[in-house]
Amino acid sequence: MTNTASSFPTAISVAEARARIVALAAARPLPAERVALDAAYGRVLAHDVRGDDDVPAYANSAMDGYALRGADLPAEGERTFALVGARLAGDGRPAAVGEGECLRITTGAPLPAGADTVVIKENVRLEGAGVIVAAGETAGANVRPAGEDYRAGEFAFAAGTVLTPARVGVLASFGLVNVAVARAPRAVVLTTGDEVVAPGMPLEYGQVYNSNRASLAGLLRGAGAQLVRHEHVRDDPAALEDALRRAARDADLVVTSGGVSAGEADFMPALIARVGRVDFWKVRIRPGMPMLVGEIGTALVCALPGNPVSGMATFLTLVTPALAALAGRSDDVSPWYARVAVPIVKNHRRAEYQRARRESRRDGSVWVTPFPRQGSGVLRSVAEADCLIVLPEETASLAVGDIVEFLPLPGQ
Ligand SMILES: Nc1nc2c(c(=O)[nH]1)N[C@H]1C(S)=C(S)[C@@H](COP(=O)(O)OP(=O)(O)OC[C@H]3O[C@@H](n4cnc5c(N)ncnc54)[C@H](O)[C@@H]3O)O[C@H]1N2
Ligand code: MOO
Repeated sequence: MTNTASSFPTAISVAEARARIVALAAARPLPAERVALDAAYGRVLAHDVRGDDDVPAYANSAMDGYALRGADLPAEGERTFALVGARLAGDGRPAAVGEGECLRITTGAPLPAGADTVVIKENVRLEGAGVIVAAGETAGANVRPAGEDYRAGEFAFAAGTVLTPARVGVLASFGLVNVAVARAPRAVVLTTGDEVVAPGMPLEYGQVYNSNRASLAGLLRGAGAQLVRHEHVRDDPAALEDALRRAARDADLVVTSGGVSAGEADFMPALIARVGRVDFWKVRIRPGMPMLVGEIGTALVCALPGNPVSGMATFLTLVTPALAALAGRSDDVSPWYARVAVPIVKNHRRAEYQRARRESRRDGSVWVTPFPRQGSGVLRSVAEADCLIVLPEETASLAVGDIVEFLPLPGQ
């Protein structure tokens, strides 16, 4: 459906909204910057990464024991090897073993020339300068070949990969001290509403504490964005317009909360249309139907509904993919599925994201139970949930055991 008066689509499907917001984000890719590895966790690789050299760079022992030639191991009975030296990890001086010889070695030390096998120290008997090995050992055992982890020049990670602790560890194992990542998306949050007051202030009758500021800050951080600033703006068109213009100058993404619906003080749609461009307004989603997406200058603007649950649900379903696209992040978007543990009835034609808890049973099946109170002001429903179950537009009811898609909540 298109709003002819202002020529932007309205009441669009979640899939269309996601495609539109991702396209807007992907059209404004963030520049790369180099960061030290310690600052790289959670960041998004700007380039493909390959290691220059083998990791490990040399064949080494996987255990504390004796390095020898596998061909010398006894097929039956015992054999005594002549101990020709010792090598600790870090000792790179030349060393070799010949036929019938062995060298004491610790975990991580380079294998001496000639050796291809390590017998662990628990499995040998020492007699004078002799090391006695019984039959039953395996040639080639307990050795980590050069390049076992990564071969020289081997592809490691693609641009768009999120750097987890293990991936940062791999970069360090390549000897890198810094890495090129996408600049973290800069976000400004504007909460609105004359009834909304900051925690710490006295609460008058008719007022509510600002919970959206806290929830949105956490969601932004969890999605890899940097919160540049938060402002609370009163329901005054001039103040809102000024705040929107300033936010758009300082941010890649402006997230607003409230004032986007049909009330007399819901100024956001007209203001965004005036200072920028509205890409769409209203999505066939519950909660969060009045969400609006647009652009002001170079910034992407997501105007979220003020209801705390609606703001969080639209953030998770639509803003999170936009942040991923801004950073060029290649997320694994394969859906998760579970069975519903209780019957569900849906009496509207929007897609619904119900707050739920999941439980995995011994038979390997996963079950989800929606929170009993799904009101868009019941923040507790998100606080106590660990996933959102996705009820598509066309779904009217589900019986116990029916399969639904679900979205795990981040940071659990
Ligand atoms: N006649 C209609 N009324 C409403 C419609 C509609 O289509 N026609 N849509 C409803 C839906 S759905 C939603 S969702 C809300 C969204 O309204 P707004 O985005 O304009 O949000 P506000 O009216 O400003 O606030 C809604 C609600 O949330 C509380 N709020 C706002 N900001 C905060 C904050 N920072 N922290 C905590 N709570 C906040 C606010 O006090 C209101 O209770 O509109 C429906 N109405
Ligand atoms: O869509 Mo509103 O978010 O139902 O409360």
